[in-house]
Amino acid sequence: MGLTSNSTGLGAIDSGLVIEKQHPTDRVIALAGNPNVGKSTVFNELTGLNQHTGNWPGKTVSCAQGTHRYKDTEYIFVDIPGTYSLMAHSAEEEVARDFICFGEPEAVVVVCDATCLERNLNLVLQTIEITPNVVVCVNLMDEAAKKKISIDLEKLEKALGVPVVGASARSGKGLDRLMEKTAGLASGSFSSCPINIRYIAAIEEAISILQPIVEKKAVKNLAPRWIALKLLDYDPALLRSLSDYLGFSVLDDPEISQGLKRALAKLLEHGISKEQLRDKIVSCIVLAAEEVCLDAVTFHKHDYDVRDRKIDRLLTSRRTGIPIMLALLTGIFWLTITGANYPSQLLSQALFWGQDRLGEFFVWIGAPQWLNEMLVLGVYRVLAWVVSVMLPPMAIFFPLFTILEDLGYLPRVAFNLDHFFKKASACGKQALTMCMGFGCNAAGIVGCRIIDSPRERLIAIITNNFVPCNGRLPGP
Ligand SMILES: Nc1nc2c(ncn2[C@@H]2O[C@H](COP(=O)(O)OP(=O)(O)OP(=O)(O)O)[C@@H](O)[C@H]2O)c(=O)[nH]1
Ligand SMILES: [Mg+2]
Repeated sequence: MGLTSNSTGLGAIDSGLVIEKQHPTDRVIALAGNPNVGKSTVFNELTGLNQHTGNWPGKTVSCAQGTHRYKDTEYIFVDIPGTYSLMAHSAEEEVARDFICFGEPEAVVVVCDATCLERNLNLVLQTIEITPNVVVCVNLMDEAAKKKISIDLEKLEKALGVPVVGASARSGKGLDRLMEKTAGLASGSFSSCPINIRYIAAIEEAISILQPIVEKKAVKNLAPRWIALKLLDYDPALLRSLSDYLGFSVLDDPEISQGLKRALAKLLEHGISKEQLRDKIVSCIVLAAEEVCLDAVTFHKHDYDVRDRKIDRLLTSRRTGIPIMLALLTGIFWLTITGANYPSQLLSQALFWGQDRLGEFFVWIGAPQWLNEMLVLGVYRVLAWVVSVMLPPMAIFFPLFTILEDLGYLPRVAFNLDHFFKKASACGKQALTMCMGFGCNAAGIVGCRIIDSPRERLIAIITNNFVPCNGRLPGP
């Protein structure tokens, strides 16, 4: 949860995503996927950049781009925020969806978690509906092997109709093959033939009314079937983006709006109201993902996640979750405060010894009194104080916090505290940023970007100021 150049300074400003190709042959590749599946890890491995990675969902909150050269062609990879579906609910999901739909990437790599492929396939199937240029990267194959889950990548590829590559991004395994498939698809040297999700008869009938009308319009690279489905689904934000992209207001087009009326009437004839439609669409996608996985994924150990579930219950149940959380956090604070005292003392002794020597040096060279006071008693002394007071607690707190992050404990803290934070009209994720605030207020405030709702984010930004950062903790 550290600060990166993208999450601070000018990089923190979301000014829309502009991909600048240096050369017309450059190819833009979007890296999509559910949260916490290793998108940024793949991105970092391929581009050599340093996007923040960690074991909790929602780290990447704005798009980052980097390049990878493969066979004389430059590939611009865009690391987009994790999203469970393209039916956007949060700002991050909207960013991800808009880039996949309207960013015109030459290919979309959908990174999936091999240990819960079925859930991840929902996004794959939704992406396939928009563009056939999809490569599925089944990441965390090492974790799947540990859990005795085997995935038949060939069967998966056949079932989905798009290239599928297995990978363990953290060790760089499978990324060469991922590049090979992505490059092939992006350059058009081979094309895919993705499966068509079959919806229930009523929805299919409604789509068949709208699709021919949409096909007649200039819809650029978008699949008319997908546009027809989205018109039926009526997501105002998406339709706004769609209209902007196409250059005409889709709902104001007389032919489309008439067709839409007829299609919605057809749905009503079958007893499907506008409100029920989305549930029906989602259940068809879930069913399709289930069918694909039934054939391709084998669980050799059916109780593969029993231990994880037990630990999870222990860490999040009412009776044990909160006491364990309090004990862990108190332990960390105790270690930080007490442990920092000794190095703090040593540092301040060393630095103030340096101050005396520096003062003597100024006297020896005959520097005027005001210069001595300004540089030695002013600049050096303040720096020495800040370093000796702040550095040791930070050097203890942040590594401990990172261990909790990598163990996947931080989302559990947010879950445990969500109920209490909700009572104060705030959000449980704020707990994580507050904890960071104990290390450094600036980090605690910048970290508020992970909070979806603007109101809750503002509450977190204002109230995190009152967290006593380690500079304000009792010194040695
Ligand atoms: N064991 C294992 N861990 C991995 C692998 N790839 C990524 N990880 C770990 O998975 C965690 C999540 O990785 P990220 O790259 O941050 O995931 P992300 O998809 O960018 O996450 P968000 O930005 O939050 O959506 C990190 O702790 C990674 O070290 C892998 O192949 N094997
Ligand atoms: Mg990320």
